[in-house]
This record gives sequence, structure tokens and C-alpha cells, in this order.
Amino acid sequence: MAISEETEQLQGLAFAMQRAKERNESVLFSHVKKIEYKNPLSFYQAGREQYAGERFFWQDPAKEITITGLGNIKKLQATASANRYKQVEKCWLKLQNAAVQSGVRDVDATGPLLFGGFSFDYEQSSSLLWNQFGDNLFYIPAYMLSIVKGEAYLTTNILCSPEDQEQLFIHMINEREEFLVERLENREVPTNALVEQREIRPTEWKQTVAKAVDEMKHSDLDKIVLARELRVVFQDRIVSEKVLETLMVEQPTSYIFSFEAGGDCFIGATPEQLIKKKGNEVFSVCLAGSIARGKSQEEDTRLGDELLHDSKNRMEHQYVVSMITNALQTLCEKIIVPDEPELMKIRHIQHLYTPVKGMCGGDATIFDFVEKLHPTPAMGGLPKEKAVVRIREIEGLERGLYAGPLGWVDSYGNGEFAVGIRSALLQGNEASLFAGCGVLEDSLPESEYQETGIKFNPMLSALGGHLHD
Ligand SMILES: C=C(O[C@@H]1C=C(C(=O)O)C=C[C@H]1O)C(=O)O
Ligand SMILES: [Mg+2]
Repeated sequence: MAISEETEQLQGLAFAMQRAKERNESVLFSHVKKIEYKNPLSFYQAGREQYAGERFFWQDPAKEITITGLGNIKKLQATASANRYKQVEKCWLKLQNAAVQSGVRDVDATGPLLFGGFSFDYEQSSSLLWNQFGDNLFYIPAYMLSIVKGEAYLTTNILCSPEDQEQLFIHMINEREEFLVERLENREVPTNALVEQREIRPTEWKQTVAKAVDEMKHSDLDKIVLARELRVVFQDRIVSEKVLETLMVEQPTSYIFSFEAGGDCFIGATPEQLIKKKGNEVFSVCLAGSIARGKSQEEDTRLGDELLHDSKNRMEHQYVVSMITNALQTLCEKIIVPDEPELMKIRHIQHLYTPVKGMCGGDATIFDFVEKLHPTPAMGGLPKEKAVVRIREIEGLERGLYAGPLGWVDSYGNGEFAVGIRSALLQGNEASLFAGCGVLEDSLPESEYQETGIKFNPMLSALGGHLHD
């Protein structure tokens, strides 16, 4: 006779607790149950009070996987160093070695899952703006709703310590049901009035671009991505669920994410995948080269054609294609790279886009790919090391998680990271928005300034700020 789900779960938990006592160390227990479809934003919102500062949201452009995490049973944070990817991975693997799982198995993005992100530059001195996140931050949620290909799964994760008693966990098993109650009736949020919208040092930024252009003419630096910040202040605290909801409507073909730490929230709608790994298959995207959307169909097509044939933008794009191709080749047995870029048209902007696919050997992990790829010349520049150093020296920005890898990995080794662009850091009633652009020898500071202006629009629109033309 098949045992009931409840029994299986309690047996799994008892087993994990026994293992924790035997090993005298904490053991991760994870139970997955298939549930009726639930609205992921409602789940996210339901955890607002109890799990404030410990929530995340992730949705991929194809909407194959939507993950909402509440709570934090284990935080992983590596030292800010070149070794940070390996450090996080090592801790994650160690936890999994002893982990006990029960319930549904073999569904991507269910069960024990690590969510988080790395800053753009581990050598940038620690900043005040990003102090809630540090150089990198990952955590395993207590409760997680995964919508995978239209089916819903609820994961409960518990870290059993050798001293814990079973009773302690029974309430968790009951508590989680509360988060599943749809609370759509509370979702109406009054409009939050904009108090101030301010670009941070725009004139200096253009001067920095001009300086970089000059430097490129006299050095081996071929490309550098320079970013700037815009700050918006609202009357009341910014509600991240409201922002997510708008982003989902306005940017349906981007990754929608939010990542809370302490009182802050890193949120955005990025069109740029860094790496996706599913079994031995890997996917990445080269995205660089930009132009505005047209006001009419004709103008839009004309602008798209212009972008496809513009030598500066093609070069800007090609640097990314070459670097990603080389990086993937070191870890893959086979890769497929189209010869020509296509256009990616999103609400406020169009880009040159080349999707890349590969097959890797059995040993390569998603962290290996993140380490090899980050930062691509779409976020850093070329040569990579030099560009990162120069960004640190001249950009004058605290990038934090902006332009860094953000994503998840599950216990099956599958996962996905996007780069955290078209994003904002929410801090109470203020938000810092970031946008950058690829500067080449023939860049014009004014056009790069305009381009970054457009790149603020996805977040400005979602927050309720004034859009750039
Ligand atoms: C750096 C950003 O975007 C990147 C820069 C692009 C460009 O300069 O053409 C295009 C896409 C992104 O790879 C950003 O949005 O902040
Ligand atoms: Mg550009």
C-alpha cells in the first residue's frame, strides 16, 4: 500500500533529524508536494510581513519556470574574491551531500534550491549602498512555490540541527498552508507619488565616456561598459510586489526578478541570460548593440535595419559573441553559434541578439560557467581584466549586484543565471536605477548618454517615474 504524503514527509523528517544527531551537524530536509496552481505573486505577498527581507521572485521569459521563495533557512556568502563561485558551490554541495528529500522528485527548480547573486566586481571596495547584500549573497528559502511548465509545486526546506526536536517543525508544515491562501483582495496598492527624479552626475558621466574613447585610441582597450545611476524618491515605501506585477505586464519577454536582503530589494526585468544549464545542455545569449523603438511600425523597422547594419553596434556585439564563444568552448564539447545577430525588440529598446547553445561534459557545473563567463564584454569590456579595472577606477558608481550574475541552482545541478540589468535597488521610499552601455573607440558620449537614458525606462515605467524619450 502506498504511504500517504504526510507519512512520507514525517518519515523523511525523522530520518533527517536522526542523521543530524549521528553526524553532529545540520542536515537539510526538503519535501516537495504537487499542489493546485497558485498565483506566485500572491504567495510572494503572503510572506510580506513574516518574511520581509527574505523573499525572492524569478520568472524566465518563456515562463517555463517561476520561483517564489519565502524565508531563509541557510545563507551562503563567500568572501569577496576570485574564488567566490567555487566557495559558494562547495558549501552548496556539502549541504546536499547529507540532505534528505521526500515527496515529488526530478522536477527542475523544486526541492533544495539556492537563489542569489554575485556583485559585478568582487574587488570593488565594500559599499554602503549595497551593504545588505555584501559582495554576494545566496540563500535556501524555507518555503518555495515553483511553477514549472504550468504545474505548481510547494517545497518546504528545513535545516535540522542535532539538538532540534520534531515538534519544532510540525508548525512549519502547518504554517506553509497559510501562504497558499490567495490574497488578491489586498493587492490594490494606492498610487505612490513621485517626489524627485534625479540623474547622478550626468555631465561628469559624459566626460568619463569621452575620456574612455580617448584612452581606447591609445591603448589595447577595445571596449568598456560604463554605467550611471538615476535616483527616484517617492512619497511612500515602494512595494516590490506592485513593481513585479507591472514588470510582468510590461516586460513579458524579460526575466523578472526580485531579491530581498534586510530592508532592501534588488528588482528588475533583464533581457539578458548569462547561462542556463539543463542536464548537459547549456544556453547563453550575446546581447549588445542598441537602438530606440520607433513610434510607428515603419520607423521601428527602419531603426532595426539601421542597428543591424551599423558598424559600431555590430563591433560592440561581435566582441561579446567572440568572448562567449571562447568561454563556452573551454567547457563544452560542442557549441552552436549563429553567424548573424537577430533583433531583440522589447518595450523600450531593440538590441542585437545572438543565442548560443552548447553541450557540456558531465563535470562542468553552472558555477563553472558563471565563473568563465562573468563579466562578458556586454557588462565589462575587452580585454576583460583591464576593462574591469578601468570601470572600477573611472566609473564612479557602486555597481553592487547591478550587471552581476543573479539566479538559482537546484539539487539536480540545473539552474539559470541572468545578468542584473534594467534593474533598481529599492530602499524604503527611494530607488537607485542603473544603466550602462558599451563604449568603443567611435562612441559619441551624447548618444551613449541617450542610450542609457532609454535603458532606465523599464524600471522608471514600473516604478512610476518620468520616462526618457
Ligand atoms: C549594460 C546594460 O546593457 C547592456 C549594454 C548594451 C549596449 O550597450 O548596447 C546592450 C545590452 C546589454 O548587454 C544595461 O542595460 O545597463
Ligand atoms: Mg550600446
